[in-house]
Amino acid sequence: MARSAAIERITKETQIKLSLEIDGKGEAQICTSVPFLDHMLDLFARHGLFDLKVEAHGDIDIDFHHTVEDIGIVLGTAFKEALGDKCGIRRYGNAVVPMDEVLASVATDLSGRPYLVYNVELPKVKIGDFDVELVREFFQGFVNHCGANLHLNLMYGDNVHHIVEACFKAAARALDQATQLDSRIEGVMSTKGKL
Ligand SMILES: O=P(O)(O)OC[C@@H](O)[C@@H](O)c1cnc[nH]1
Repeated sequence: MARSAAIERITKETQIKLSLEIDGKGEAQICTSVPFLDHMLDLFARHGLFDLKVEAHGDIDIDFHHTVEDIGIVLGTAFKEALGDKCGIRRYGNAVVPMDEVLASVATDLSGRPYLVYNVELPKVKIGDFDVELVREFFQGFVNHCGANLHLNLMYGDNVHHIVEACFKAAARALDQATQLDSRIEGVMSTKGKL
């Protein structure tokens, strides 16, 4: 059974079409109208081995906030829909990813309970024309609609581009692990009963 989802979300602020295949090959077609987010989502797909297509338009004449946040919402929605009843998945995943001088750690639990821990202190700067404050908004939108616990910790690092990139790569690898199917597991790994 294909673990995939195709979501279209239209508001007065943003118009987003997204398709996700969890058991993919890391193939991405990303066009968000936010160049740095295109780059991050391309790496997210590649490192998570997800097939991901995103076409998004938004009120970027104001700023990138609504577009970035809403893409996080739609990606979280797609993961939730693609995972369905989550039967047989590993549920937990974690990754520690270096990127040059940076080390970033991400742990996730696809519990159904949304919770973001974001220990990634960043200066209020831009990467290109991308406000790095929007990284938190992206992941907050993601967890709220995926129903995941997601802990992002910057262990150390300096270059803001490297820090954000390491976070996206680590999140992808943690989610790849958590979404893996394991024949040893019957039913959803629950905190009640079996575990
Ligand atoms: O996944 P890789 O790190 O092999 O490639 C991407 C990376 O080289 C590129 O995005 C980058 C290099 N320095 C900042 N960003």
